[in-house]
Amino acid sequence: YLEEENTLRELRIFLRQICAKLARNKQFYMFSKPVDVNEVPDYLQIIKEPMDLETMMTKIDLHKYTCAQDFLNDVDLLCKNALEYNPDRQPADKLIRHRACYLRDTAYALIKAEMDSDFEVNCRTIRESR
Ligand SMILES: CC(=O)c1csc(NC(=O)C2C[NH2+]C2)n1
Repeated sequence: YLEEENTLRELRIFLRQICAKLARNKQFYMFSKPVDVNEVPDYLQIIKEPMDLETMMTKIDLHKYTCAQDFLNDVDLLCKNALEYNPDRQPADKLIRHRACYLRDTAYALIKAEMDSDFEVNCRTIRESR
């Protein structure tokens, strides 16, 4: 349907705004791009499914998200990865864990505040129908 394509286009525009806002926040800079294996050589041995804000922006453009929850699932993955890779009580780990939880909570709050709930219901209906 053309109406469905209009809805998904509106979803992509909305998600780009959310993703850009998160990527602009200096506190989330370590989550803004894929981890550089030259800088963090053991990262890919520990984290099997990396995720970052630049990758999520690319996934929006590739029409990988058909509802806001799909996008939030990647936010959850990004956060879980950070908690798993930084488990220690040392300050550096605690700071990254705190920032990851703050990013996740901010993403959920932004979407809840700025998205019509029936718009998301409409997107889920389209997702189920495909
Ligand atoms: C993206 C992410 O979770 C990440 C990037 S570097 C890092 N952690 C460290 O560099 C050390 C602090 N204890 C390990 N975590």
